[in-house]
Amino acid sequence: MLSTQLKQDAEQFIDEIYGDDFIQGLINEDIDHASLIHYLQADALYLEEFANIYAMLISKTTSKDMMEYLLEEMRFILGGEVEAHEVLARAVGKPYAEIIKDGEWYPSADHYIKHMYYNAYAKENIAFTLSAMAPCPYIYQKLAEKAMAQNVFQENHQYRGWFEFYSSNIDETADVMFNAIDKEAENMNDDEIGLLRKNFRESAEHERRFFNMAMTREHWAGVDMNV
Ligand SMILES: Cc1ncc(CO)c(N)n1
Repeated sequence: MLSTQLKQDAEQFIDEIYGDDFIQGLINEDIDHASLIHYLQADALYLEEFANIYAMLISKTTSKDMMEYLLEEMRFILGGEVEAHEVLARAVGKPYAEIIKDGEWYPSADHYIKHMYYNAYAKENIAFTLSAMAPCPYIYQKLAEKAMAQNVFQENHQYRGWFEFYSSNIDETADVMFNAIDKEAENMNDDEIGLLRKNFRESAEHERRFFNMAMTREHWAGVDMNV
């Protein structure tokens, strides 16, 4: 099945992201607060747009089951995932709302979400958008499972809750996306399947860039808007 290949393609990115400074910084509790703030600002905006894309897909699907799934996932993103953000905000020591109020679309986050929007607008079949969205829940779930398997997080570990959240709340999300992609791929030609794989792989790399963007506190080059 295509999803088996997609999960294989993700392995390289999961290992690289796991070894990068952001995840290692959470595991070792030595990530700087400025990076956590940058990540939370970007991720709060990212999740809002992710929910909007779910809404777009609701209007494009004819499957009642898929509609139900997309609605449930919107509710989760808009209400549930903030629990993981609150873990990071507690470590920073500032109210979550205060941290994210000055957020903006940093370059790598901007590129990632537009990769999803492009597929949602340009492609009728929702599998093309789902293939660009699937690395989001899948890679976070695998990163968290790997961290929980390879480390003993003491009760008072500042980021234990973040890893626990992603290792136990989103496995269903990815599975439904992969099942939908496999079902649609049965009626696709090699070029279309190649595009599903390319969309997925690019989003897996976007995931890595998103975490690394926080470590470099990536911003757009300043442009003097007063000229
Ligand atoms: C960028 C990004 N990818 C995946 C997740 C998991 O939902 C998240 N919160 N943010």
